[in-house]
Amino acid sequence: MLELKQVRWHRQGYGFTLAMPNLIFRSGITLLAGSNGSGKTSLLQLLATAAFPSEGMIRYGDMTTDRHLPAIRASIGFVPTGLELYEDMTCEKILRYLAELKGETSRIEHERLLETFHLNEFRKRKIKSLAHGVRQRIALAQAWIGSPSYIFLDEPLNAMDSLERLRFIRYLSAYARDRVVIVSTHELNEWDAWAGRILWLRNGRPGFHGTTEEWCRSLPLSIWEGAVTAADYESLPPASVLQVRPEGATLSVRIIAGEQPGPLFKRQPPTLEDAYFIRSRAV
Ligand SMILES: Nc1ncnc2c1ncn2[C@@H]1O[C@H](COP(=O)(O)OP(=O)(O)OP(=O)(O)O)[C@@H](O)[C@H]1O
Repeated sequence: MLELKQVRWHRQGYGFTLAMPNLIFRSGITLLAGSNGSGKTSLLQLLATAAFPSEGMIRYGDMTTDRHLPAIRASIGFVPTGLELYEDMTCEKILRYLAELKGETSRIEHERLLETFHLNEFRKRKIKSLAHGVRQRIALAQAWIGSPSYIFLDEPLNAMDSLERLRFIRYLSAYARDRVVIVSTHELNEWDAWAGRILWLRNGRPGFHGTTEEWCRSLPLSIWEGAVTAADYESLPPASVLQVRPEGATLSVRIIAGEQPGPLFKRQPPTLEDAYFIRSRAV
């Protein structure tokens, strides 16, 4: 269990304050959602102990940073965005080196990571010769050294192809059964089947924290789908349209509206992203 108690972090120079009331994260995947600059990366930095709050405290099970920092750090796996890897090392060497830095001296650890993250075929390749998606998998693999209890990932699927994204999400979902995993993402729907909870940040404060089911419930507006002519489409408020695709002579549209926009429109269950648009009133 991970617990935040009245955490505040004033970021000097940018006039930004992250302000978290009491929050508890249990095992499973929690998605961290929010617009650019809402504080997702700032929160992950605090959780990963890369920075410390100005006020309040974070508790990792029975441990707190003032008394147990090395043990807490040993139990954390963190993947920030834009993690730089030593370009001249091979894939195998960097994982062995980082494993040794973390006190994992057995050869088994990095072999396990190469296997788990499908990196075996790249083991002798230098980092600088690898595609961005493969480098990202190495960045992910290093976070799993020592099988940490707390995993914090900042937009982890960046640059990965569709197959690897799905493989990784499945792996993460199984791993999160008895570990706390927090993932920042702008692609909520991709995680729908796998994440249990969402924390939505607005201007450095939680706008919502609860299950994915609760996130999609009690929304002030609804999602509607229906077919319209090209002329009718022009009359729809552009900001309410989420999707449009040709369907024979008409256009099939998915829109946000308070009331049924026309007799041919049917109400649809909102996806995680629909709920995000509705809640943030970005439309
Ligand atoms: N190095 C820094 N020093 C001081 N303040 C910073 C720094 N980096 C970011 N900030 C401030 O913190 C705010 C929150 O940024 P943060 O990167 O945490 O948001 P985010 O939700 O992760 O955004 P994005 O979706 O664009 O990654 C920014 O608007 C900025 O004002």
